[in-house]
Amino acid sequence: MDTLRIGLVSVSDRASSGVYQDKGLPALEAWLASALTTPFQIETRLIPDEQSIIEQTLCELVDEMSCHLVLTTGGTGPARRDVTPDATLAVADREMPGFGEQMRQISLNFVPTAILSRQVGVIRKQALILNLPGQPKSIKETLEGLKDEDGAVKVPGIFASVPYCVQLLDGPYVETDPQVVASFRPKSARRETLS
Ligand SMILES: Nc1ncnc2c1ncn2[C@@H]1O[C@H](COP(=O)(O)OP(=O)(O)OP(=O)(O)O)[C@@H](O)[C@H]1O
Ligand SMILES: Nc1nc2c(c(=O)[nH]1)N[C@H]1C(S)=C(S)[C@@H](COP(=O)(O)O)O[C@H]1N2
Repeated sequence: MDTLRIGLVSVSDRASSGVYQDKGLPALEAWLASALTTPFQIETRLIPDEQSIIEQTLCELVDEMSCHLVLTTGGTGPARRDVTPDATLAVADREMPGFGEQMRQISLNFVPTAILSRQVGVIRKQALILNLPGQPKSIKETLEGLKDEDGAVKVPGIFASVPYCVQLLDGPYVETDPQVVASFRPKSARRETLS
């Protein structure tokens, strides 16, 4: 069985040039380690907000490293150098508009400026590529969603739909810790796994 391969891309002029320490990649890695119960491998990249470099990086992770999932963080806003969604769309085979729509919905529960993110979800070949905002805390917020004080889900995070999407793209069977994020797939697509 193929191991899940995940590409993580932090897009930040200042973190990539050493003005501040990158918190995007560690936040992504920590969240995935808490959420995934199936084994996975990670490829990380820290790059500046340059459209050609973002496009090249996404293509390398999907075409050469054979990633099933690529998560980007940063560069989704309206500023001139925020070009991550543009680069993502430029290398996309198909758009998955639900991911961007749902992430903005979720984020509105955390910040009124959520609508400023132009984040998109797309498919390139076998891979699902998702843009997350640059604020490191937005990684957990959008992937995991919003819970009340008792841990009950108020707004489901987008990662709930990622395992089934990877499965539909002929990738490995991905499972998550329901305490962090409960993945959903239709009954007909569920497999009994030994744990
Ligand atoms: N990789 C990162 N590591 C730590 N903090 C970050 C990172 N990316 C963004 N941030 C924080 O989130 C804020 C909003 O992110 P945004 O992507 O808009 O960055 P920015 O202002 O365009 O600057 P840069 O691209 O140089 O990080 C930043 O001002 C910074 O405080
Ligand atoms: N969940 C979440 N979404 C968020 C934010 C956040 O802090 N949390 N910040 C917003 C802000 S202030 C901006 S400008 C946009 C774009 O951010 P980016 O350019 O860092 O990608 O994401 C928005 N979405």
